[in-house]
Amino acid sequence: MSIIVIKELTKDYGDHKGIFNLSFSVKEGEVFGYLGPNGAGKTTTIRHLMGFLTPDKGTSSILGMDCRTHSAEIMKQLGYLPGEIAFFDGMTGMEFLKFMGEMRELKDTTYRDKLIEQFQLDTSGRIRKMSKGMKQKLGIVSAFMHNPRVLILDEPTSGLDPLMQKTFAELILAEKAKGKTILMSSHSFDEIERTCDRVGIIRRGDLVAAEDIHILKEQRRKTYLVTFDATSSAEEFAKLKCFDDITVNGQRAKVSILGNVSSFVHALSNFTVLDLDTENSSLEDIFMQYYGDSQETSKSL
Ligand SMILES: Nc1ncnc2c1ncn2[C@@H]1O[C@H](COP(=O)(O)OP(=O)(O)OP(=O)(O)O)[C@@H](O)[C@H]1O
Repeated sequence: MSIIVIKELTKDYGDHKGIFNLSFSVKEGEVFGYLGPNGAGKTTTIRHLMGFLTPDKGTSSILGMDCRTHSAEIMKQLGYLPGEIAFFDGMTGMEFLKFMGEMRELKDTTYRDKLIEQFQLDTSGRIRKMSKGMKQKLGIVSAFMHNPRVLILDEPTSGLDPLMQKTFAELILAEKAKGKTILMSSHSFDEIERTCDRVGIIRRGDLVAAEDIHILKEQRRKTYLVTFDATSSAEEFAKLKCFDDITVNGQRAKVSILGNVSSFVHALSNFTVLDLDTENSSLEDIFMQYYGDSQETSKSL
């Protein structure tokens, strides 16, 4: 059963800005990563789902209800983390959570308190004095504390340090295990690959892909920077056929592999390796790798 459904959604801001004929859906219990570079249209899509914007064309619905006309009913079952958090600056963190809890008629605060502890959030200070990361943690607690069935999270890890990013990933996996349906946007493939089942890639307002994460991972090219003990070792290694591409520069080799790395790792074990590093593909690399620069590859689900 599809919980979030977007059909031919269009918001044209002019000058090729906005979103164009977007169609995709998120099934019950699925974690959907909504990936795209700055200005791609992620927030615009999410703002339609929240009922904040009227589309030029198309529709969006959550739990079978139209996002524009039924936003009040949808909100009762929704947790939302905005990209830019505008809180009531004069309140303390706890006053804000209590205020939001009252709006949602939250009686049992056990889960709220567990989240506060999990994210090591000090709720006693005034929001205006909080750092970006602290505000983000407050936003996360507020989005999840009432145990909503559906979560929409706009760049949830922005401002979080690596430890808190890990805590956040654990939270998503725990919520997924409870059967929650989650859509979250991000700039970074690496960030969402641990938690998402499926990924939609948006570029210049067009959905260029919506794929199972395992398929994307298998197709993804990985680059390894290997330092051998000698130039001769690097040259000898380059003669093997356990990679797609290699560039040798003295003792160093840049090795590119598509998919399974096991034969590369196996071959490497016969050499003396002084250093091994990985180079992550940028989002743009991933786009180019999968789809080139063609817009004809666009497809919808
Ligand atoms: N109200 C508006 N009027 C005109 N242009 C807008 C408006 N809102 C957004 N845009 C433009 O639409 C495009 C998509 O913006 P959007 O905020 O949806 O991107 P995004 O993918 O969320 O980017 P980011 O990762 O930077 O948050 C951008 O070029 C943006 O400048």
